[in-house]
Amino acid sequence: MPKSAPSSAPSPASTGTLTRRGLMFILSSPSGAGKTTVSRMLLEHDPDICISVSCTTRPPRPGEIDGKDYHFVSRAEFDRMVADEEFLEWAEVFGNCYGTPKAQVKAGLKEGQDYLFDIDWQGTQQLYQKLERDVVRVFLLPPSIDELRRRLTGRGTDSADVIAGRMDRARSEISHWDGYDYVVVNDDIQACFEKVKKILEAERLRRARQTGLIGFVRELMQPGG
Ligand SMILES: Nc1nc2c(ncn2[C@@H]2O[C@H](COP(=O)(O)OP(=O)(O)O)[C@@H](O)[C@H]2O)c(=O)[nH]1
Ligand SMILES: Nc1ncnc2c1ncn2[C@@H]1O[C@H](COP(=O)(O)OP(=O)(O)O)[C@@H](O)[C@H]1O
Repeated sequence: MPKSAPSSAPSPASTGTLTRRGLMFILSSPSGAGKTTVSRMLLEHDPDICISVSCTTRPPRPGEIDGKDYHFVSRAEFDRMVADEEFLEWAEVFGNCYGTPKAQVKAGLKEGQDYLFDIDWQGTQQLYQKLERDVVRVFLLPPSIDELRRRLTGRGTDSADVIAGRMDRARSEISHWDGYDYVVVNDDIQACFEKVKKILEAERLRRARQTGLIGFVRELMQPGG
């Protein structure tokens, strides 16, 4: 029988103490493989993670909301933010600029807030170089190149030219899969989501993140407690 905690030791959950720093959960994939879909499912089902809303110079797609899907900014405003070092990372993708605003994420992590990032491999590398211990990198693969093309076409948000560009780029994006900690094939969306959710749950329990538990564990180990 495992020893139960001494009744005098308050559990971290019961005291509401912060048990760990927040983590940075990165989802990347070639365009059309499903990272926006999986991100939305995670945000819907997990109240403890929120999305880092990126800035972009790309125009909004139908249905996208400024401030929710992206902060849509002009190129001049983006350049100013780069010059003023307001981004944690930024990159050019498909001829548009994308960047992760710094302020909110840095403050939130300290308070134990987990963040989800839908960013590309360039941004992932930059975040890993800066904040390695907080970062979890997940890469989604499509089940096949044909299915990727079907999804991009079926989404109905891009012209044939743009789709052709995204397909061209998909191969080079896939080549960066070895820069990630986890790789999940998005065949069945529900199965893919369950796997991603399990990765997040396991990463939250990493001992190295749970620095706030040190006091609690010491108390549990006290002789005669
Ligand atoms: N580095 C970086 N990449 C981003 C950021 N926001 C979005 N992206 C990536 O930019 C690429 C294009 O995004 P988008 O235009 O929304 O099209 P999508 O590929 O269909 O999701 C995707 O690979 C996104 O993950 C960001 O803040 N930084
Ligand atoms: N497992 C899946 N099976 C079938 N269609 C999918 C699956 N995952 C995503 N899709 C669809 O494929 C299209 C592209 O997905 P999306 O999440 O926008 O990709 P990304 O954000 O990686 O560009 C969307 O129309 C989405 O509904």
